[in-house]
Amino acid sequence: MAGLRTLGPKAAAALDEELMSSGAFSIDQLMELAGLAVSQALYTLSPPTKTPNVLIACGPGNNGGDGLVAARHLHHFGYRPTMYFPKQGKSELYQRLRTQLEQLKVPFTDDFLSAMGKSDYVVDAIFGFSFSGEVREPFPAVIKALAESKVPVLAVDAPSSWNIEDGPPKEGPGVGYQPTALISLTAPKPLVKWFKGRHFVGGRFVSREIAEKYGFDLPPYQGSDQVVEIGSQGEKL
Ligand SMILES: NC(=O)C1=CN([C@@H]2O[C@H](COP(=O)(O)OP(=O)(O)OC[C@H]3O[C@@H](n4cnc5c(N)ncnc54)[C@H](O)[C@@H]3O)[C@@H](O)[C@H]2O)[C@@H](O)CC1
Ligand SMILES: [K+]
Repeated sequence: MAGLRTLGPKAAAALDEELMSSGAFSIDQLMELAGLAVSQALYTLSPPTKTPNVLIACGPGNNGGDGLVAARHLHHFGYRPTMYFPKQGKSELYQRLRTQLEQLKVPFTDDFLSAMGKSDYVVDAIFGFSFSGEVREPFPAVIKALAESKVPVLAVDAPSSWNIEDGPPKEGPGVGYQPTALISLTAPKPLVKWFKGRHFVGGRFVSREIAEKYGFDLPPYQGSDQVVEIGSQGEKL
């Protein structure tokens, strides 16, 4: 199969806006499906019998929200998630997602490095397609730990600190960061050209008409699956 076409950061933001205006979706709905896809990708990579302890690093935006949703599903799938969520965004949605996890007794930690040492898998839900510039506090040390990690990492939509168009950073804490796996949401972003690990696409909520309008491809989802594995660089099935 020819490579899936990619979706740049401006188009991805415009698509989100369209889905939530004329598309009549709420952000909660999109985030729920995105987070469910993240949890299914992790289950495909490694089930809870093999890697029960999952550390989920969440940033302040919707990428972090996907991580919060994924954590809830992972709990129900039989994993033991731990949350690192040091900078909660203002939207009350993040508080609701956090409360749902607290009610499931999912622990939140401020000490990413210690938690990483006790984890079998890490989910990087720090930054997605709205990341730009240099990584600001408190995330540089976390990104550096991800870059040096011996624990496998699943990145959500983008390896955090990578430029969405131009890929891996040439300086800063993310130098050398190459996660084990990536799940692109809705469509791969241009940075997948530099990604070498296992690559999934998820976020099964877009019509063929919308995909055509924005110039990307719907991946060949099978049955009721929320994710498709497409191999590295969006090149092959
Ligand atoms: N249509 C889709 O595919 C959907 C995408 N969703 C997710 O939403 C993400 C995009 O969410 P957002 O637009 O909220 O943005 P992000 O979550 O990508 O990041 C924005 C946040 O990171 C902060 N930030 C940006 N650059 C930074 C830097 N250099 N240092 C420190 N902090 C920085 C911003 O202040 C902001 O709080 C996607 O990547 C995807 O994960 C889903 O939640 C919903 C549906
Ligand atoms: K990410």
